Parts: sequence; C-alpha cells; structure tokens
Amino acid sequence: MPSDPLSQKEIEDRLRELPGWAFEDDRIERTYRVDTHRAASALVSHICVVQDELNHHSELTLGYNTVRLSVNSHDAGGVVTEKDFALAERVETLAPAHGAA
Ligand SMILES: C[C@H](O)[C@H](O)[C@H]1CNC2=NC(N)=NC(=O)C2=N1
Repeated sequence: MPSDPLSQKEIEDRLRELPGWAFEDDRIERTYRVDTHRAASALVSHICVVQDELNHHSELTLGYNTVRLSVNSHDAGGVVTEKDFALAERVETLAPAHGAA
C-alpha cells in the first residue's frame, strides 16, 4: 500500500466519506461513544487486533464510555497516508457491532 503523503484535498475528499472523522495536527481522528466501559474496552481490544493485522497502529485513548483513535504514518514522517484511511475504514466496519456511534 502506498505510503506517500496525501494532499490536503485528498484528505478532505476521503474525510467526506468518513462521517465523524477529522483531520488535526497531521493526524486523522475519531471518538467513538459506546454504552459501557466494558464495551469501550472490548472495542479497544478489537481495534488492536486489526492494527496488528494491518501493522499500522493508532494512538488509542480509552475513556469511561469512549474510545478516541488518532493516527498518522510514522514511516512517512508523521503525515497522513493511505494506510491511515485503510485503518479508519476497517474500524468503521467493526465499530457498529460494539454499539459504537
Ligand atoms: C516496524 C513496523 O512495521 C513499523 O514500525 C510499523 C508499525 N506500526 C505503524 N503504525 C503507524 N501509525 N505508522 C507506521 O509507520 C507504523 N509502522
């Protein structure tokens, strides 16, 4: 998968397809809200499995009933690449099963 930096326009175009995601400080990020702390913990665990599968890892912040995911591509110099959006799309696919909104 290409790890070239995406342009601002490419990022904006991709974010239009990912409601809830935002671009800030050279990272893309999203906060998921779930019903319970256990559900938030399970969501974190599931995300970690996918991150290891993709070999692409975000900063994950576990709150009482929230999970904040923030990611960019270290190997590309800490900028947003296709790999970040690939992770975002995988998490968007798995999140609903955890009751995430
Ligand atoms: C050696 C290992 O493949 C690299 O460090 C991987 C691990 N996870 C990663 N995660 C992220 N976000 N960016 C990377 O460049 C990256 N590289």
